[in-house]
Amino acid sequence: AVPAALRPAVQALLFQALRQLGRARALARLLAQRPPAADAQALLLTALALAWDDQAAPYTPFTLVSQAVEAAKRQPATRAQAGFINACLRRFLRERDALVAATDSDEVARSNHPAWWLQRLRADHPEHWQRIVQANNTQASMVLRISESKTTVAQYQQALTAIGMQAQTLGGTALALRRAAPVQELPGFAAGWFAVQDAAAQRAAPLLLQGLDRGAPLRLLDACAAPGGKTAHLADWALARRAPWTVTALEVDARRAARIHDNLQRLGLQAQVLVADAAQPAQWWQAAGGQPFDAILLDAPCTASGIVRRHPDVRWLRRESDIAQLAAQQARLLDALWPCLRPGGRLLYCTCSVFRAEGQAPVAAFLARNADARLLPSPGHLLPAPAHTGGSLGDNAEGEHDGFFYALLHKTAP
Ligand SMILES: C[S@@+](CC[C@H](N)C(=O)[O-])C[C@H]1O[C@@H](n2cnc3c(N)ncnc32)[C@H](O)[C@@H]1O
Repeated sequence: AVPAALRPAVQALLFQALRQLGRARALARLLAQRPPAADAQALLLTALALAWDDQAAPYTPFTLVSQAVEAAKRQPATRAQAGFINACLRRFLRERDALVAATDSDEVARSNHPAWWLQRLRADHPEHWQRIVQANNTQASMVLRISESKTTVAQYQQALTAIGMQAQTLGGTALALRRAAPVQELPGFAAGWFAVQDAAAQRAAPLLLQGLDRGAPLRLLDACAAPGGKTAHLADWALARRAPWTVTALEVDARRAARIHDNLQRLGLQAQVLVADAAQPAQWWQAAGGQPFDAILLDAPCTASGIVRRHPDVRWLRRESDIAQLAAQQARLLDALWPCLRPGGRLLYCTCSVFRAEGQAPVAAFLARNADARLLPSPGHLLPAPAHTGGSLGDNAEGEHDGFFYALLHKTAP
């Protein structure tokens, strides 16, 4: 509902507030013993989230407080509580240091992650969990994947330099922009010279396709494809190498599937797109050619716990019970797709999650129940690191990317 011209600014404020919501809730509990109605509470939390740390505040704390009160007065839903919000926030301005100090012992306030999430990160990544939390609260760079079929990373970097933009290579086809920009303002958007894609997501196509026979007419399947970031990468990889491979993309959600077409069209790439449930091959097997695939990418639905830098709402919206439900879907998809792979073929399983329950666990269980499945050398978890630190974390060779999990499975011949 936000007018287009205001969207970037509104989103920036919203994302900053979501990254500080744990702290804001803890402060609000000190200021108001009983929370006000939902809309008023939202304004109170937004003002506290943006104002509590004056080093990071986008406006002076005084401005944020007075604007929150002004906004409360303008909305019928909050008008009656404008005085209450004003009283809470004025007290906050007067006693800020003491109030902030009083919330410092609260781990949820300090980390801005739900308690169950922290517990899981600590158990899953005992050595790295604090860095993951820190990374999750930073703003991720805008990262491009350069279309190898159209240009090279070096040429594209020159094109950026020519318009005064700076970018840093992250390995492979990935370029991180020093400053984010609307895609239309970047060189070659309409001509399909690049796609916006995080560096960890850019690992999928090379992991699946490296070493395949470039002369053979191979059949590739992207089983959970929308919006088509990885489908496009698979097709671009093949085109750039003149490999006569065909790509089929499956997506269960018709609206999301439309975005695959849009992306392929802009990037000048070909793939067959089918709207179907990948876990029910009877629905799509014939339409997809009725022949086993040589390589399958399963980018399974997951909690998205690896991409909270880019989607700061995820941690607050997820419930811990979602994990078991998603893990069941992941197992169902693996089981249904395995028979669609030819013996000797490979399947790359991935999720944008840092939880082991959506990575190592489903893969280990799958290997245990399928004697013809073997794990090839795989990255496992790529863990997110804070941007621009140049630091590396475990197997996080490139330093700046989302959290992902990759396991490459080989199907042995009978
Ligand atoms: C993680 S996203 C895929 C992102 C995509 N691979 C990319 O790189 O742009 C998972 C997608 O799987 C779809 N999906 C979920 N369950 C599915 C199923 N049973 N069959 C096909 N698609 C499914 C979701 O609608 C969602 O679009």
